[in-house]
Amino acid sequence: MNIRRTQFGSAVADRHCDPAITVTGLRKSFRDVAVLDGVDLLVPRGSVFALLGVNGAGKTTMVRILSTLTPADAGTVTIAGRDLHDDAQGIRRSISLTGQYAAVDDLLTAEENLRLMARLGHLGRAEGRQRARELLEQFDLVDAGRRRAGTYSGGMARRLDLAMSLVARPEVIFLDEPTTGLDPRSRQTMWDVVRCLADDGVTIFLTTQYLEEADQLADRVAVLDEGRIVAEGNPDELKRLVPGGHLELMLTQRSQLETVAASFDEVVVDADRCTIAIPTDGSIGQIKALLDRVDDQSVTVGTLSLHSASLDDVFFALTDKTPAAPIRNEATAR
Ligand SMILES: Nc1ncnc2c1ncn2[C@@H]1O[C@H](COP(=O)(O)OP(=O)(O)OP(=O)(O)O)[C@@H](O)[C@H]1O
Repeated sequence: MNIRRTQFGSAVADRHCDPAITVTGLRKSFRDVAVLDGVDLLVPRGSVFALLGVNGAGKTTMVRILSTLTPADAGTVTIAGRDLHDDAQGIRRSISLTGQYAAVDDLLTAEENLRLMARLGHLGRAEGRQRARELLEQFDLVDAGRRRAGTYSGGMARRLDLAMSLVARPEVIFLDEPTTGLDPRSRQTMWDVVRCLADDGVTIFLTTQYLEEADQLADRVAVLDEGRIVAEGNPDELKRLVPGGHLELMLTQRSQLETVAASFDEVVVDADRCTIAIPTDGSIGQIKALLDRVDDQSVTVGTLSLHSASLDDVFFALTDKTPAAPIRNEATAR
């Protein structure tokens, strides 16, 4: 599907926002394959930013560059006010990185893991102990705090991993696929943790395969495809990019369905439910015009609801992997 690729009110263009991360013209190739081909991004301080892309799109490469682990070929990066080229050490002190595979020492307890991180972060003994206590509580690991991490479930290990990365109170947290492999309950718990961190003003840059995750957590979402950001915006803005949004009217009289259907080119009628779905881009002007046209038919509408396309629809459309589900159902459309 060919859709408009765009940035909505892009933070890149917003000179007034207070950025935690700015990326300009970032390039990275492995041998002759360009994985990042001129990426521009701006992540406002205290926001949650989600980077989406198919397997191999370059998300981890991006995170590794921003977290100073992999050198870029070209471009500029500023994180927490520090330039990546000039002050990688300063950036390392301001960030944390949590990946798909928990970097927890299985032979140590949660408390010991946390205190080890405190020592590595040059916290004093008393401060380290205090910070470990706080984090065990915040991450719901108090009961398991004195058990070896090797006995933990995947969700607990991931929480401990994130807790460990927070010992030094980073300004910016990179989460590379933080919930991959977790069951739905553990995923929810992790989402709650991320929300709490964002509420505390931490900037979170996450990559994810789960579009629902981006929808739930992110203030802004960017889609990386073939080395470039092909769309960026808040989840609702992105959903308006693709078909799938529709206005559903439930009429009080089945006999009036045909009257409404006749006044639109493309609708889906569900006679059993006495509903009619009319495609819309979700804009106020278009919805108003649609409702005016329905009103002209002098039919009685019981309820109406607005349905957006999902981020899945957006992702499939932008990355050309699978066509977005069409609204038109040949069996029921007129
Ligand atoms: N060190 C490396 N040497 C050569 N190629 C690499 C290296 N690191 C990454 N790549 C390649 O760069 C591309 C992007 O990889 P990357 O891991 O960044 O993608 P991703 O979007 O994180 O994928 P996934 O969702 O599967 O984790 C892939 O084709 C990968 O094989």
